[in-house]
Amino acid sequence: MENQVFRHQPEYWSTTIEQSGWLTRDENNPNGWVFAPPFFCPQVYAYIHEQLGEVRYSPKVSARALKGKNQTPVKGVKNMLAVSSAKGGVGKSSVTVNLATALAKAGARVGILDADIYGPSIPLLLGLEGAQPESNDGKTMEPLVAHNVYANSIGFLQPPEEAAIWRGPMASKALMQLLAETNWPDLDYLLIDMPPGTGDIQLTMAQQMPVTASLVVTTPQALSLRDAHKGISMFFHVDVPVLGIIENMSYYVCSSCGHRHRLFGEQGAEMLSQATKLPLLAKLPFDQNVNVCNEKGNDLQQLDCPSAGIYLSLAEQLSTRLYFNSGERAEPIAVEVL
Ligand SMILES: Nc1ncnc2c1ncn2[C@@H]1O[C@H](COP(=O)(O)OP(=O)(O)OP(=O)(O)O)[C@@H](O)[C@H]1O
Repeated sequence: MENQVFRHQPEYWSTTIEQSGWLTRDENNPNGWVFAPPFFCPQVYAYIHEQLGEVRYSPKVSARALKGKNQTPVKGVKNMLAVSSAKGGVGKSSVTVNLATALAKAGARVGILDADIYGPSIPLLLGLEGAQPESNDGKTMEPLVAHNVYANSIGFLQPPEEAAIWRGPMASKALMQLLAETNWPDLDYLLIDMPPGTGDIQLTMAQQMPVTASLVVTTPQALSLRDAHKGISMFFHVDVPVLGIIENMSYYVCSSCGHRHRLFGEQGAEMLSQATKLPLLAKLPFDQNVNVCNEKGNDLQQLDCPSAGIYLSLAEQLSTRLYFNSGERAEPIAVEVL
């Protein structure tokens, strides 16, 4: 990677960014610094640009492949993230799609494997209902693409009204096949929309797939939180790190008075976060924009609404946490303060 040269406010670097551990002095050069940013995200550089004034050019950093605990990695896929919820209907698929488009908007290459074999909703949420993956060699499938996100789903291979009635081992086998027989392009992140629950199927999938880390989606109701706790225990059990908790439909902002109504209770996800020592990564509002985008298969990131912004910062936070949790260092960039 080329050397980067930043001109202004070296004191800002030393006080703020250096504390984060991303910037360290270059032992071989008294004016030199080594910058090892965990981000692939252009927004971060826009921020640095704002803080530091003139920056000669924007560095470009790509996501690293981080070590998963299980199995051999899937060809072309750097990081696989399981999005799970122990309960159905909490918005897991919605979170998967909106997080994927946010990661794509931030500059990452993203795919989705719809592993929710009993209710595959990714085709609908991506506006791809009725589409079918093509095969160039009669053996593997080309993923479908919408909003810069590559996807494959059992839903593309069977009519939507025919819910799969497979038993456990068959279901996980079908899923592994779908994962392995899709010609994924080079991806920074492949998000897996897991089937809801913590039964045998979910356990087998979490064990068999080379998952880097997982995210647990819940709503603030006590029932959902209790089940989310079970889901977290399941991932601990199979040694898949849980990056954090996402609370969906956390509150509703009244369009007339702007008041935040907590429809399903308060502080539940915070308590789960404390009990499990996992970070609460985002509180997503109940938002009609999200629902309409989902139903029409539109990209939420095309709208100028608070939910789109929350998803974008979730995407950035997630890539950072993945990096720090992995214990890996990004490729360093030499920086010379003039
Ligand atoms: N934040 C939100 N605001 C408004 N509507 C939402 C929000 N999140 C999800 N929804 C809506 O809630 C419904 C259920 O969402 P979704 O299908 O993503 O849940 P799920 O947990 O994946 O369900 P299942 O377990 O059945 O697969 C959908 O109609 C979706 O559009």
